[in-house]
Amino acid sequence: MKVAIYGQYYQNSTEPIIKDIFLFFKTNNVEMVIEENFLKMLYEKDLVQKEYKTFSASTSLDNSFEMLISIGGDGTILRAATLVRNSGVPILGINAGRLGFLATVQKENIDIFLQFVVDKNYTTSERTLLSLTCEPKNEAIEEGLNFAMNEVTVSRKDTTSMITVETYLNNEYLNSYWADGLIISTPTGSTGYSLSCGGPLLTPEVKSLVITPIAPHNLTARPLVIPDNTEIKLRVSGREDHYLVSLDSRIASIKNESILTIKKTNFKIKMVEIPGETFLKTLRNKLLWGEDKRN
Ligand SMILES: NC(=O)c1ccc[n+]([C@@H]2O[C@H](COP(=O)([O-])OP(=O)(O)OC[C@H]3O[C@@H](n4cnc5c(N)ncnc54)[C@H](O)[C@@H]3O)[C@@H](O)[C@H]2O)c1
Ligand SMILES: Nc1ncnc2c1ncn2[C@@H]1O[C@H](COP(=O)(O)OP(=O)(O)OP(=O)(O)O)[C@@H](O)[C@H]1O
Repeated sequence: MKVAIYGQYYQNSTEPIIKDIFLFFKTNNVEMVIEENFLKMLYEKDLVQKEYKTFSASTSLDNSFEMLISIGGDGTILRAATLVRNSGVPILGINAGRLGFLATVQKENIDIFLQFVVDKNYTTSERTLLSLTCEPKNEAIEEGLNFAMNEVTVSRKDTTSMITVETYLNNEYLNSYWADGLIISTPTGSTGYSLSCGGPLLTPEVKSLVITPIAPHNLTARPLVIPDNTEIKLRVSGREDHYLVSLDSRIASIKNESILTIKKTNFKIKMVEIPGETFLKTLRNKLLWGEDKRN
């Protein structure tokens, strides 16, 4: 078995996690291929000494990998999705971060979870992604990386003044949102930024998207759930010449009046689901449902 290992940061708290993972996989004859920048950090900290094969953003993974193991928080998983792209390699997140909504494995019981990996005792949950194209073309939106797992967001830039987001669904006019911005969220992203702006929660397999305005000044503008095969077009205007568009954690500056087209990608990202660690359990644990002492 061969697995890819990825992390964005090194902190002292990384040491026990890395030691656990490396020892476990070595004992179980699992080959580890490590993302090149992460391996550099591990060498610098003298955490590993042996030579390892590496991969990078430019050398795409293929289906000879059982999975990619992401060590970090949700931000690291979002970045891992840009390494996995359309390869079909599933992602398992080990939470070395804070919330770890997508990174389901807690660092305290890594061995138990890795045993499920070695035994191939896991399922995968397929996540819908969104693609973004801009007319005229914008160089900051990199070809091959123009997709988001959580959401595509447009928002105001260098101003406190609101933007107007003219929105079309399958070429039919929907609304001109006058707001700080607009979020187009996948089911995965529904527990992220969209949630903070009053959007509904969607379970990962729901075939829908959510359009959630950010602080709209029209008080009747509410989050809208639409089928995930809808093509969404946005045209933004405002006092400044430019506004921001973000794809998960990545951001670009776009000239007003450009046309943004957002639609479902023709590939999905697979997230590893370890037995017992379901989305519903994560909802209860991470959103602290049931903490109210009255029930
Ligand atoms: N006001 C907000 O809630 C807000 C604002 C900006 C971005 N975000 C989210 O942050 C993501 C980018 O992550 P980052 O690490 O670069 O930013 P960050 O460092 O600001 O962290 C954002 C927080 O959102 C959580 N998060 C990310 N994706 C999630 C998901 N699908 N479900 C539940 N929680 C999730 C992370 O655990 C983290 O605690 C964006 O895709 C967006 O969803 C949220
Ligand atoms: N490889 C790692 N080792 C140790 N700590 C890490 C590692 N990666 C991330 N962290 C810790 O987690 C924090 C957040 O990481 P990351 O950006 O991946 O997640 P996030 O988007 O902020 O989400 P979360 O709230 O789930 O942590 C980092 O600032 C750091 O404290």
